[in-house]
Amino acid sequence: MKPQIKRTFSNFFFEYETPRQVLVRNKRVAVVCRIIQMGVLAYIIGWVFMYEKGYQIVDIAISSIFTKMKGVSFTNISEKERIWDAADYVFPEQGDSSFVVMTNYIATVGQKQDKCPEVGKCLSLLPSSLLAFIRHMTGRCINDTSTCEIYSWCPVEDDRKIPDPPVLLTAENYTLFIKNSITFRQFNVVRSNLVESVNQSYINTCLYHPKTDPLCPIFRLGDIVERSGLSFSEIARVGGAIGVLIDWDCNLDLSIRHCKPKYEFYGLYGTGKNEDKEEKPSLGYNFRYAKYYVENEVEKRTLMKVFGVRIDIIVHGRAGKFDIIPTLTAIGSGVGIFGVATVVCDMLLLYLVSKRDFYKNMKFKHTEIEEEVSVVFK
Ligand SMILES: Nc1ncnc2c1ncn2[C@@H]1O[C@H](COP(=O)(O)OP(=O)(O)OP(=O)(O)O)[C@@H](O)[C@H]1O
Repeated sequence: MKPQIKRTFSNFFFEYETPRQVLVRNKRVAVVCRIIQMGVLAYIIGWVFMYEKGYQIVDIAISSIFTKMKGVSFTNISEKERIWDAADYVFPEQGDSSFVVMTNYIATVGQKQDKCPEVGKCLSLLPSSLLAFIRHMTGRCINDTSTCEIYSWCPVEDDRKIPDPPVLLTAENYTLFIKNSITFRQFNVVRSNLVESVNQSYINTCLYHPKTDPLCPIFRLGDIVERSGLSFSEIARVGGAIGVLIDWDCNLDLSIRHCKPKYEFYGLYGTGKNEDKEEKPSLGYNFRYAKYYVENEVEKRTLMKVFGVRIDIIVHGRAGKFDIIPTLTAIGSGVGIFGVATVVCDMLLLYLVSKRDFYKNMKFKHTEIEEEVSVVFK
């Protein structure tokens, strides 16, 4: 091996370089540097580690929800008394995470397929292309009602006046039971909203309250609507939608008992307590359904236009647990941010303080350009 190459190899393996540091005794620059360093340290410890828990890996929950409504209402319409229970007023009845509780309705009883006058606005004023899809006209006009005759389920529903107060205003006192189970696959953890303190006797007597009973899974319908910021009497009359959020934010470095749900309520669609209801183009929420039967060999139906509270239950589940990889990544990025203090203080030292030329001379070691050039061309 040539001596030149040998020397290069031995320099590479047996010599260690370290940057030369300059110790500057300048109070202003030192104070600025320490303040920045303390700010960065506070950010790393306070925000990255304590608040954001940058030392944890995170998993998102998979969840399942089951709901059950309870409560009865009594109505007496045109001398006809009737009791309504959950099987009558919940749609669909399976206990889904999204369902409607009927609070008001317009019933059109004994409809059969026939010819009869249309109700309300004369639809023949609509463009004929649209009309064909809405009503099947017979071509006759009925003078008594000043409307066209149509082939339809007769008598035609008259929904021009929505019952006020709502027929099932007592729906306010219905109770909703929510059962929610979540799993964090990555950590092999399964949790239910019926946590350790929620036992059978507690469920039988409790009612959710954010302060006194935050873990009770039984909610009063009126409370849900009021907590979402909507007005129950108005939402019961024309219908509306409420979002119930079950929020799980679990720190699995602590005991699993601390992994508890938090319930939040949001008015998604409906009229607020102080809102002007006349300004909205499509008020509330409603849908139609029919109950069919046969009478004297004629198929008949009762058509219901249902107004109700639609409840959508949404689950947000997040769990974090210590892991070495995110911890090292957070520390590494923190150390990198420390470099900001050096950059700022160097700029202060070399460009802003009065003795900047002196510090520049101390910091940089100059070489003579002529000398370098002559060495290179020798
Ligand atoms: N909407 C509700 N309001 C108040 N309590 C409820 C409600 N739904 C269920 N519960 C009560 O919660 C407990 C658990 O309900 P779950 O449906 O699991 O059991 P269940 O015995 O089938 O209920 P049910 O009383 O309907 O027969 C029962 O004691 C039940 O009475």
